[in-house]
Amino acid sequence: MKVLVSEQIAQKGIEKLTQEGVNVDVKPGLPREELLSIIGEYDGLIVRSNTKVNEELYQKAAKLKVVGRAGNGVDNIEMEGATKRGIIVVNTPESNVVSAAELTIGLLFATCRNIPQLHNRLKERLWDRSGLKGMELQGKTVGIVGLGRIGSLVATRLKSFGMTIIAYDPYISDTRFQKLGVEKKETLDELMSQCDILTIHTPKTEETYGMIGKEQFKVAKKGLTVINCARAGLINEAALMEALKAKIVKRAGIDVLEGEPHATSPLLEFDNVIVTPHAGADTVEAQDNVGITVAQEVVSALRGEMVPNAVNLPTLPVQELDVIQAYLRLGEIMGKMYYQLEKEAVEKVEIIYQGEVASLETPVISLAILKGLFEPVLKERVNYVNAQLIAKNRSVKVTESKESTADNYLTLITLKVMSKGKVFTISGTTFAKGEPRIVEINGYEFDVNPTPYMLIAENIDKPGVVGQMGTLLGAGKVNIATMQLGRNFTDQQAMMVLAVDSEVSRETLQFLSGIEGILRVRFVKI
Ligand SMILES: NC(=O)C1=CN([C@@H]2O[C@H](COP(=O)(O)OP(=O)(O)OC[C@H]3O[C@@H](n4cnc5c(N)ncnc54)[C@H](O)[C@@H]3O)[C@@H](O)[C@H]2O)C=CC1
Ligand SMILES: O=C(O)C(=O)COP(=O)(O)O
Repeated sequence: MKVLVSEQIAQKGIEKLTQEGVNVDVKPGLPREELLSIIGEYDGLIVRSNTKVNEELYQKAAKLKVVGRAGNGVDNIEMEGATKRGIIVVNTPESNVVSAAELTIGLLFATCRNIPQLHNRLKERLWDRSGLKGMELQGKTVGIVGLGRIGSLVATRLKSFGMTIIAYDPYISDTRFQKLGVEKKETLDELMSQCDILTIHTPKTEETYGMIGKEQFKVAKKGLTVINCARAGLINEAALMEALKAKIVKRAGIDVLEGEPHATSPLLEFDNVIVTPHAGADTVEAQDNVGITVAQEVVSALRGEMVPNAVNLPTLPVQELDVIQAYLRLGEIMGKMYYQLEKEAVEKVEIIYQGEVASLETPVISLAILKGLFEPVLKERVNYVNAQLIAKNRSVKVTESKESTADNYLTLITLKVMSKGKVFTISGTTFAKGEPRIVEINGYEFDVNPTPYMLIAENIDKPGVVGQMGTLLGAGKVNIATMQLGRNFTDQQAMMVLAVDSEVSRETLQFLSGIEGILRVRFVKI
């Protein structure tokens, strides 16, 4: 496993990667051309906010399997290009939020009390407070746009300063607002017209980019303080400068600049604007957290394991990870069986979750099933990230349903694969310690512990067939580990599932197919 770290991350993160056997190259500040010329050698790439991970890079990154964002915002990573190539994108959304919230509050104090300006005067050996009277926070109203992780940390902290907190976030429930003791504003204009301090904490998306512009400053209270510790461009920089000149905005604290990284922003011309170079996550604690977390995630992704913070996968609560792993394994095995047993193109896939499994994050189990389903025909080109897209591109309709109970089982997954005029079914459950069990194939009932090599045969239910199977496998030097029979009394047919210790040659398979009473025999590899 070879990983390139293209920006500075904590040493603890690098150590973690090395301990896990990863071959790491740390090259912060690598010129773009050089990055593009070497990225083809790497399985993983770890970035912060400066590296643009886009189509240009993906086209040169033939081996890339994972992009780790050592931080929160992923707006520098093009998701579509990653997803269609099956590249998993992971980030560390929780690891630096306290630092970002604390810098927001730091900028608020610094701007409201002119701390950097006063400090600069003293550095010039001037004892002079004139013209730099500050503003108290107590009794003021702060307007938060985006009441997510960082927005809510800012809200709870500012409450202790005796401030009124209002927020605009149409995607947050009323209950959450009440829990945080924050007054909900239905429109951005309403918030703009009521707050003394504006702080924004949304992600950068098509919807939020430029959401605070000329029109919003028109309805703002005169003398507004503006803080942006989220992303450049959420507050239009040109509109902000106009509002500063028109004295609508009295002061601003900005951590993120259009076109960063650069030290030439026109905002630097304003004495009442404090600018920091995207330092929100730059604390020892946040960087250690971020570095270690991203290293763990990248290693897991490279090993093909499920990663809780995968951005281009369904979200997976960390507490469900252990339980769900067993179902992922089961789902993948069930999916893998289809193309090894049937040769008909899939048209529709129906997945039914019953009992305990129905209460879990099932979309990710469905991905495991789809991954398994397509793997025998697409090999390593299919993974959790692109499995759904592959189904869509092959016009395979996928439906999922849930029932809270299952007949005879505590938990059960049933996969129905519809092809032209045919329905293939397979059901599985998990036992204690998460062991997978196949309990049904095409109506035949079993209790099979799936093993790497299996033979699955359909036969006429009559004496002698099983014995001949054993004899011919023995002659082919294939050892049988276990054997199970599922019987269908209505049409006198049966299905045999044999776990064998080694691969079965084509020749042996042909002999097995020739046994009188054998209708069909297939070798299945898990
Ligand atoms: N300056 C720095 O170094 C750092 C900056 N950040 C940035 O801080 C921002 C916030 O991060 P988190 O709190 O972790 O994100 P989050 O995803 O937890 O919260 C974002 C909130 O914005 C809301 N939102 C989305 N669209 C909206 C809209 N149109 N109007 C109003 N609200 C909207 C969402 O509902 C959500 O509640 C992100 O842009 C992130 O990249 C994060 C860490 C460090
Ligand atoms: O985590 C984030 O979203 C940040 O903005 C931090 O960016 P950085 O990793 O410090 O370049």
